[in-house]
Amino acid sequence: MSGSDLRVVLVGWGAIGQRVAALLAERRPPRVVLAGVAVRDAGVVRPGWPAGAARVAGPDGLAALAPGLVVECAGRAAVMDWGRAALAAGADFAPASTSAFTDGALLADLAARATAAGRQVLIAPGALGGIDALAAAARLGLAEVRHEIVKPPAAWAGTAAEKLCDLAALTAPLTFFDGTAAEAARDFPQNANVAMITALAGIGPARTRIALVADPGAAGNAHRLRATGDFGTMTIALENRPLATNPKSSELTALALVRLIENRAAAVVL
Ligand SMILES: NC(=O)C1=CN([C@@H]2O[C@H](COP(=O)(O)OP(=O)(O)OC[C@H]3O[C@@H](n4cnc5c(N)ncnc54)[C@H](OP(=O)(O)O)[C@@H]3O)[C@@H](O)[C@H]2O)C=CC1
Ligand SMILES: O=C([O-])CC(=O)C(=O)O
Repeated sequence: MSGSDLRVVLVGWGAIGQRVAALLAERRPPRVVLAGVAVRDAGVVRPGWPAGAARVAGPDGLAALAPGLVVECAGRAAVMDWGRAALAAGADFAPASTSAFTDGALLADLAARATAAGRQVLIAPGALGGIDALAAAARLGLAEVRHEIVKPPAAWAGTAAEKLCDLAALTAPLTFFDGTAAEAARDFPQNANVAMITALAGIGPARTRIALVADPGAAGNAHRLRATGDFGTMTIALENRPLATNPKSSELTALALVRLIENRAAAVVL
């Protein structure tokens, strides 16, 4: 370990946190050190705990680890406190639970703190692709952005979808929600964080249209993005494999975070 190493702290040891840690252990990217993982119950024995990583019990314990990057993969409720603590500790902050930004004041608050600290809030593309193209196209002006999220009924279990349809009785794809990104991210915090990423990269939460679909024939989590504007037209289609331990979350989300972490320490960024 050297003074120029990127010291990373993960917040959350669930499906994404464990996958990110496993991929980092496998890939051993140069200059990246997993310094700690924040869990709510530090007393629980956790198989697969990364060698050398400290258990962080709460945001107050963050600064002692001298982090350079704090990656949140815990849940919407964790974003404010951990974001503030990360920036106060002199780290960049990368939240996965971007549905937290349906509260526009929260993003503004973190942005102001980042500016004051000379750090950054880094939003990875998550389960999505094409965000680089969408964000670039937005600089010229976008007319329309539509994002369809298609998941098997099991991935919508335990969410507000249960109030809108009978998931167990579906025999064909059903669009149970069609609305704005602001509404989708507000009402589906476990499944529609990407709606806010699309919105922030493109034409904002009020103008971005989101469709949520339960499809009994779906093998994984599909994202279909279509945007039109002065740049031309974009159509992105992803068929994501879900994470083994959480069918709501796509493998690509963990991979996008690993890419973000590695890029912060890399000589060449792709
Ligand atoms: N940006 C994107 O594209 C995507 C974002 N996500 C989001 O990423 C987040 C993580 O997803 P995933 O790993 O699949 O979810 P999981 O439910 O599998 O894991 C979340 C973990 O975070 C822990 N946790 C919750 N709150 C805290 C806290 N305050 N401090 C420390 N740990 C905490 C939970 O532990 P316990 O409850 O046991 O204490 C749990 O182990 C979710 O908000 C999810 O919606 C998911 C997919 C795509
Ligand atoms: O992982 C996915 O496919 C998308 C997801 O859950 C989210 O955005 O919350």
